[in-house]
Amino acid sequence: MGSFDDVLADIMADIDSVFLFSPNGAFYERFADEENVVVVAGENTVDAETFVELPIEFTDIKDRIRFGIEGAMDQDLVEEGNTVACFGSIFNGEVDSAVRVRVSEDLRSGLYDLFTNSRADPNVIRDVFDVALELGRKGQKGSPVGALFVVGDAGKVMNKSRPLSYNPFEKSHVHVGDPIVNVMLKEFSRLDGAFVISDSGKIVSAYRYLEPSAEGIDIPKGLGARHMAGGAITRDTNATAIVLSESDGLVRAFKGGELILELDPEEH
Ligand SMILES: Nc1ncnc2c1ncn2[C@@H]1O[C@H](COP(=O)(O)OP(=O)(O)OP(=O)(O)O)[C@@H](O)[C@H]1O
Ligand SMILES: [Mn+2]
Repeated sequence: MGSFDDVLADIMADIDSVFLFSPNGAFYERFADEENVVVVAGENTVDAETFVELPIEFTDIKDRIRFGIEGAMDQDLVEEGNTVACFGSIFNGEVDSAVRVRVSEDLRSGLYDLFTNSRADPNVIRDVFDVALELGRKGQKGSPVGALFVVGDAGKVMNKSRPLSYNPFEKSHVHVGDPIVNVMLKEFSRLDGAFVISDSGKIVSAYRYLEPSAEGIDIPKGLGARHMAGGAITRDTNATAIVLSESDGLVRAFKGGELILELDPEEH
């Protein structure tokens, strides 16, 4: 087994920091006395001193690692040129993988930014993701549906859009995350247009037809007007767009006119 040990030793050679992804208490204890240990998880259940909060469990392991590293860069826990070893679970919860990553600005994909530096509250972004993912999993009465949520900077978004129908949220003061609202959002998603949501999560409008200037916006092949409008509105405003595709079933997020994240609802 000597050569396997060598490979593992290579992965761990000259490491500046160790990142533990969603460690349980026992696993964390094994590293608790080491320096430069960063815990990346949904909640800091192990009371780690240095902690990066994961807003959602990214299915793609690369996204999870990128988010953790971007978050650690943001907190000045690591810097360009550092080498980190990441421990986590790809399969069923037990630590089963070690990944060696070099910290570089190229890792910055905007994923961390999407949650933490959005105009909207990070919890609002997460709640909207949850609604979109659930809608993607279940569809509407068994058939796939699409939906477009524009989150944050609502005043400006309203100025760059017009109503397609009466706004059922006109006089209401409801917020994403309330269970009843999730039911309403799912019900109204069968109809055309976009939902506009404020920085604090208030549903400002349904049925908005977005009219951003879409020049120079790149969207994945096979997608059309919904994604184009969703991408483009985030360049014209400081909003984040979360789009469920009726045609391929994926949930995508756009910010600053760029596609930042793609999630498969079946894996969440
Ligand atoms: N500018 C817009 N603003 C708001 N909603 C829009 C806009 N353009 C299209 N939509 C909505 O998107 C729906 C689907 O349009 P289209 O098929 O062109 O989009 P798409 O990007 O291919 O999305 P999907 O993958 O869900 O089909 C339309 O029926 C409409 O409800
Ligand atoms: Mn389409």
